[in-house]
Amino acid sequence: MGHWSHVDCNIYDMFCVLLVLHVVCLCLGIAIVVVILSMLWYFLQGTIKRKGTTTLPPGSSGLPFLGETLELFYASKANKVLEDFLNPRVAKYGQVFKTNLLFSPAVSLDAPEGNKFLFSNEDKLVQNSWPSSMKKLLGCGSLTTQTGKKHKLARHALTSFLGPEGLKNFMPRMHKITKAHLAEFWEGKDEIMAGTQLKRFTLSLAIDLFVSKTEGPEFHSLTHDIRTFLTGMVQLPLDFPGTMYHKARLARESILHTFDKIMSCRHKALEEEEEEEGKISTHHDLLSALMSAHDDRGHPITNEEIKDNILLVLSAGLDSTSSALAVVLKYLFLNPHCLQEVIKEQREIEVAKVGALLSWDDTRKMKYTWQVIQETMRIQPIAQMGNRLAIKEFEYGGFTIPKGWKLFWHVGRSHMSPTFFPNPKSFNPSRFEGQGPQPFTYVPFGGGPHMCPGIEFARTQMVVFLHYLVLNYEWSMVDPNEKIAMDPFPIFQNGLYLKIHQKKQPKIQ
Ligand code: HEM
Repeated sequence: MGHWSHVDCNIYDMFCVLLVLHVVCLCLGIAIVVVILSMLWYFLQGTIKRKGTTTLPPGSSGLPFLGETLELFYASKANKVLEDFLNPRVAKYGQVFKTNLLFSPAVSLDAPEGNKFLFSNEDKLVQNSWPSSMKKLLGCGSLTTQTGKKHKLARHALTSFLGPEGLKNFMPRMHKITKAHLAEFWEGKDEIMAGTQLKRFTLSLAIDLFVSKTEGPEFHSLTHDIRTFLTGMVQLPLDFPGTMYHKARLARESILHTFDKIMSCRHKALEEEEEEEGKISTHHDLLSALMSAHDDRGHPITNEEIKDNILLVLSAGLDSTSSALAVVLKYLFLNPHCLQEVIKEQREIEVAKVGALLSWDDTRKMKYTWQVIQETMRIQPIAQMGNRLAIKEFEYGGFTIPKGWKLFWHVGRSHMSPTFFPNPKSFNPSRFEGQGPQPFTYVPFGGGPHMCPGIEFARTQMVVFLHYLVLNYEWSMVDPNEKIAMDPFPIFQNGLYLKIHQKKQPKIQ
């Protein structure tokens, strides 16, 4: 027995050694092939001479495949894109420079000229472009992954809901949700984690206004799935069980399933309403706006497109707005004279409306409050950057931009320039008075056909929230030096703890 088991053992050992050798050889082989391919790719990138080529912009392609993605990633995480990524390269290569980001050769454009160029050449020279990992999450039916006519139709339907005309109908619901949020999560508290609470606020408002859910199993599964989705959206696109990206993909399926259930009930309800002639629809929300949208030949938007677009606005509109609000609270706390101006403006509006609900027109009178928000987004851009794809070769700034290259624009690129914003480090909301900044120097919401369709929605939501907040509460930051990281929107590293104190007078209706 002992003898045979010894022989077995030897054979087994040899088998293991051979297996390990095989695996090592295989890995080495793969590594060598990868290195050779990378070198070839890198070489081609830097030296390719195309027919009649003039000059590529100066710059570095960085590491094979990864390019300078990691440098940008770390600078972005640390909220230092300008200081750590852009400025050193601009100093070395000039305003327009070549780089390599997200596995693609790319050019970083100057501002404001580059912004103007990109925003005015959509579908002519450039197109909005998303990596395939992001498309998998957002879906092919979402307008941001579409181009041309399809993009226009869905965008028109969205803006009819998110723009002034649509929003006017939703003011009462916006008040209700805002006041209910403050009553539940701020009232009677000494200290709160504002970052988390503001996310909760924008999420519940969106689920109500987009699909009319304020409670129940569908509301709860949506709130849970949307958070998982948003977290996974900004992770490395590693798609296997356990990764955040994979969880986001599953969350997408679950969200679409919930939308399906809501839509089938909505179809039934709409049919019943149609039968009862003259009855006004009880479902004023984004879902019904999209379900009743048609193109110029009378074709409706498909169910897939409706679901993908609602998911898109949820992904684009929640953390961006809550994050902007959090940073506004910081700057108001650090600039008490601005806070006093905001309070004065809000009191005047409150007195003038004598107990009635804020109207859309009232929100447009909140000019100084809006300037505070604008100045906040100048000093601390909310969305950091965007990119477009060159759909043909063209010249820009004396350089050749090859077809297939990406073009990056950075929101904050001109925000700290003393040429466009004198004394750029000082927090001065009044700089937005009158004409405001020069065109294309201030682009927190992007520009051109892909410009953020949620501006009015974000603005209204923020000023309504600030109205109730500044009239009812005082706050101070537990750590006024708390750092901000980007993920992908600004987040306070410890969640922005605020000490809050409820004012005795006046009590807002
Ligand atoms: C402070 C808040 C917000 C900021 C700073 C912001 C910023 C931006 C930026 C920079 C873009 C890219 C524009 C471009 O590529 O030219 C964008 C796109 C978009 N945003 Fe916003 N956004 C905010 C809030 C919202 C809200 C509240 C919604 C919806 C409810 C929304 C929906 C969208 C959509 C759907 C797109 C894609 C548009 C397209 O591709 O055509 N955003 N946003």
